[in-house]
Amino acid sequence: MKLLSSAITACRSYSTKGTKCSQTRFKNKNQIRKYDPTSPKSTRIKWTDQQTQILADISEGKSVFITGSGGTGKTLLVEHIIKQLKKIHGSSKVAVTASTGVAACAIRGQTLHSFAGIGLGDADHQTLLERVVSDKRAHRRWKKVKALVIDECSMISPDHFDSLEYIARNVRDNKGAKWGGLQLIVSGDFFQLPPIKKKLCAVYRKKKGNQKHVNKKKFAFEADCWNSSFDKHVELTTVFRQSQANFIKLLQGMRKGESDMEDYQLLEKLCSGKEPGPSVVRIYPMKEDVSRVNTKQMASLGQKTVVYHALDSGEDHWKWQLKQGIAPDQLEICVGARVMLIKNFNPWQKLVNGATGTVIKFQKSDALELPVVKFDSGIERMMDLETWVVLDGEKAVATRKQIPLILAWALSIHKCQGMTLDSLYTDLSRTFDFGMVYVALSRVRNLDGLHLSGFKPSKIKAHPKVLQFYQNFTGEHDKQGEEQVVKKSGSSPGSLAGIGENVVHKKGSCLRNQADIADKISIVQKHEHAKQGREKVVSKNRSSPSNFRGVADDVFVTRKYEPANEGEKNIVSKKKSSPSNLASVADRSSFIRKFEHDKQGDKEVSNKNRSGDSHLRGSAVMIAIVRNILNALIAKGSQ
Ligand SMILES: Nc1ncnc2c1ncn2[C@@H]1O[C@H](COP(=O)(O)OP(=O)(O)OP(=O)(O)O)[C@@H](O)[C@H]1O
Repeated sequence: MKLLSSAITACRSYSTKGTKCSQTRFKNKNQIRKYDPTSPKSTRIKWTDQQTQILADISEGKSVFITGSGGTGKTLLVEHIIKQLKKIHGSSKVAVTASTGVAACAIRGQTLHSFAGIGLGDADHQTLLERVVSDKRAHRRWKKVKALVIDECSMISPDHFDSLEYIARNVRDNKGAKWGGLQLIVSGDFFQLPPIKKKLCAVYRKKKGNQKHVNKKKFAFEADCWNSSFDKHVELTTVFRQSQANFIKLLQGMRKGESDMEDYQLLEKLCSGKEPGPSVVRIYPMKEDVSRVNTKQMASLGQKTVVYHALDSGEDHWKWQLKQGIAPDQLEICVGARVMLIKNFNPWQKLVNGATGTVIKFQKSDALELPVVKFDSGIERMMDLETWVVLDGEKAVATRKQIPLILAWALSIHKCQGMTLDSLYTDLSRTFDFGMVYVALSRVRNLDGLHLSGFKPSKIKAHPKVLQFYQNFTGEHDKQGEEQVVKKSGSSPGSLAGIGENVVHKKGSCLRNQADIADKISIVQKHEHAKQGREKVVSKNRSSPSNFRGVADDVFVTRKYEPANEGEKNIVSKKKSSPSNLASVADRSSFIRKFEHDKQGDKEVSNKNRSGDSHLRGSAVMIAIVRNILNALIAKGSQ
């Protein structure tokens, strides 16, 4: 029913629609290269054996769950898988989705909710099925789709996952089969951010003696249909984002809540006590903090600001989905503002989603005044309007035009999940949910880029259910061609980790010991270039899907020249649209949107989870304390 997608890309996906899947490519008359669906377009990306195997499995029609720690190439691989699936099934039969708008943007897809056509999904399976059946478009979509891709699955609730399977099974012709015979590709890391909508989690209560036990299902892997949904479960183990052995070890330990003394010492070292300069991105768990810091920094510059209002078009009932993406309703910037790119332009120049820089001037272009950004890589570039599109199947039903930047003095943890950043600062004492510290810290490539404060061992925590899930993981781990991180001595022995873990599980379910963890960690050289698939992104794309050409011409920006010290707002509207568009332009100019940086979910995050899971959190704190004491004793003993 309602589909969100990032956009420029829509133009690309439209053009690929017409591209025939040729089996050979001719370099010259004598040279014929076989088309290999598993080969990455970029010569700089070399798939690991494990990634290659996944691509081969997918071309055989298998349903695969792909997991792995941050930076192991899940998203990059998923992007390639999507291309492959589109060649196999035809692009209109591949649904590309993610749990959040921001994650969906990264793979040029739509949110899972919008694809599914189940509204908020806050009802039982049967009601949701009826909702889909009564919505012609959603119904058609479910019947037509042959492959469903879901990225960032850690934020999907088990109930939601089960509902979708129920819908697929009942709507599609292949009723007997799981997911109605759909090929399912699900990717994500459950050690990262958990689902944020509590009400979507199934709560089961059962009496045990006089005590009421609440058994909350929280993660998608707890869905009834989870195991039977996949032919293969694979855990990617080659870390690409980072290359420093001690940093990878630190992150792997954090991810599993198994940090040792060595890691704690390293973290303490990173807490320099000094806040770094404003060029370092601040990461906060709460969106209120993000907007407070960004607003304060803007004000401190005392510069004339320019405001770009998003220009939305399409039917109203589709437009709300534009707000779920990453492009802001309103972008207010000035010379000196720290900004982040939210589109991919040129990976080789590091002009990719997440690249940070500073606005150095505004420049006139076709009667528009556009910001020129000096990126931290040294590249200067004038930023033009870009387009984000909501798709209904293959049809563009709403578009947003906006300058592809957001303010970047501060970002929310939720917004940066999936990003790669050069440097960041975060106050660890403010994190409150499982996976938050890990997600924040795993964004950077090098330890040099990490600036911390407020470190407490208790903040490093992994959800026991997730630990259990990965402990029992029956899928495949890549062992081939990987350099192994050599475990450094001096940390707590594996048996101690075992003690801590038993505290959590109270049933002797020992987790992998430290040495074992270290063995799992593999390193490959640093790869600075960004996600493949985005390499093809053209630097500018003013064109739009044909059915939106009229809209695309209707380039319109409202600027508010606002002298910093005066309250005076001199709103100037500029456009280069045809006169017939004037009425709609007028409508849009009066459509002042709230300056809001974060995606929908962030708000809920702020309200939730302080009380929920407190029993688990309490255990995690206890474990951290026990570990600390034991580690301290060991350290003392070894002196
Ligand atoms: N086979 C590969 N060869 C070279 N580089 C790779 C390969 N796979 C991934 N990368 C690079 O590794 C980096 C991280 O990849 P990606 O963002 O896909 O990881 P991820 O597992 O999705 O991370 P996260 O869970 O944090 O979102 C990217 O810069 C990507 O280009």
